Amino acid sequence: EEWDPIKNQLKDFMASTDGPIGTLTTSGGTPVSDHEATSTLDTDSVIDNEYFLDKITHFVEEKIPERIVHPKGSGAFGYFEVTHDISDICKANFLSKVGKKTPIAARLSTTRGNRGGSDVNRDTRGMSIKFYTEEGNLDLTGFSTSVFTIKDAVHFDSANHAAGINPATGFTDISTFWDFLSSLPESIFLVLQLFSDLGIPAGYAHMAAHPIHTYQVVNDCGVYHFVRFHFIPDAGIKHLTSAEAKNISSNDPDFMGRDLFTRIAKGQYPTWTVSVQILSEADLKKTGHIVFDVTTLISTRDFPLLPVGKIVLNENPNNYHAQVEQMAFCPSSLVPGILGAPDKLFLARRLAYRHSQMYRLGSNFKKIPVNCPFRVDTHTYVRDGVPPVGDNEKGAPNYYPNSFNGAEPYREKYNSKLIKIKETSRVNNLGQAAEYYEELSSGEKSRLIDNFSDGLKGALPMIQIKVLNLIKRIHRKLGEQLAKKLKM
Ligand code: HEM
Repeated sequence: EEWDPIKNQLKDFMASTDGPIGTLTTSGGTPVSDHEATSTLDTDSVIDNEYFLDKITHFVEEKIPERIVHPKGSGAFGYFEVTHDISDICKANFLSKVGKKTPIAARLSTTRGNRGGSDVNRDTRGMSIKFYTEEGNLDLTGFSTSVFTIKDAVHFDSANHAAGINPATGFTDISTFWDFLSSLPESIFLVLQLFSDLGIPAGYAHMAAHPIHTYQVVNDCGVYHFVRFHFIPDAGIKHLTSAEAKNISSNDPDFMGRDLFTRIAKGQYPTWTVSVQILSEADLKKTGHIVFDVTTLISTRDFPLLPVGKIVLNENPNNYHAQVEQMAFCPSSLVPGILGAPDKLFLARRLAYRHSQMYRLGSNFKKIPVNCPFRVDTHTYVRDGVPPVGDNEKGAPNYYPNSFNGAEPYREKYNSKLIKIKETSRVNNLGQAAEYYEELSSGEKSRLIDNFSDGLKGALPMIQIKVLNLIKRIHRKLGEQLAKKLKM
């Protein structure tokens, strides 16, 4: 029988040890005698048994809040290696020369549902990478679709409420999902991608991911460029059909995570090519600020994908809670040379992630080992708070400015700032949505129509009509075929 690294985890652990790993202790380190370790009918475990108190009071506090979105995910570690030099456009040190390797942490996730849900559903998926660079941590959070649903973060909570459970019944309400999306026509491009084949990858190793935002980068001479990153799986982009996914999901709702873990344990390391689309300031004058719209694509005909490096995942976590559940990606974790994105959605994300992580992990979440910028000596004026506090900067001054040799900012040659952008039109991706549909093969088109009508058939008729009207506006033929399929 083939070795199963997940089934055999404890057996493999046992094989790596010579016997019990040590004497049992309480969390306070006191050795536990065999008398305390056993409890009989007449043992008063509450009053005089620290072993019991330690375990039971900690146990009932084991659960921490799950992420408000992307609650179900799998993590892995590895490295990013530069394969092509783009130091002429971006001064970030981790990109400085071909062959340079930077350790990374990754989390791959579904977007909707709960921590215990299925990861084989039709859903957008996340792929987040934390680059532990020598200039601090850079976090890039990507999506399996090449565009996002909304461009105004004011809709973010509603978008997730509508896709979540009905507040009265507690059940998923398919009508609210479609009602909301069809109220925001710009979201339909993502919806088309979601109901096409790419809505269910055949495993994370076969999934492409896109950090979507157009990032502003700067070189050593203070010159700006604008880039969209893309992570393309070297194993090829592959998908499951709805029927295959339903079948797998009913047997193994952890299929995506299990596949990732197993591949890594067996040395079949998943890899992705990281590419960029690059725009100069002159290009921006021609394209206008539409290239910062997260609901639209930047044409690969005008701005082809240029390879930069490789992502390799070659190490599984050794503790899920410590290393995956506590991972925290912040779009605001950036490094010199990468300024972030100038659009307002990005600005909102800077705030939202940090707040979410403070809520679920505490104010010192960046001191949790998996989130620590471990390649940098950090010196901050941030102090105290809930654990972990680390060494809390020991005796260094806790205020700034000061006269006592506290940490000082470095001098930057150029004062790089995000450019100011302006929206020129409200809905501008409907043409791209239509083009996306046009370019699908006939097989892909018919599966999209099947998946779409499957997804829509449970909604209230008034909502179905609303969706169909929108789809007809985008692509008449697609709308008509959907209507036919739904017998409307
Ligand atoms: C381009 C658009 C976006 C992309 C690609 C994206 C992607 C992701 C991904 C991949 C995760 C999971 C991170 C992980 O694995 O831990 C995530 C989590 C999250 N996202 Fe987004 N997202 C986007 C927009 C937004 C917006 C507009 C908001 C709100 C203003 C938001 C709020 C959050 C929050 C609060 C979390 C949970 C963070 C945590 O607790 O660790 N996202 N997002």
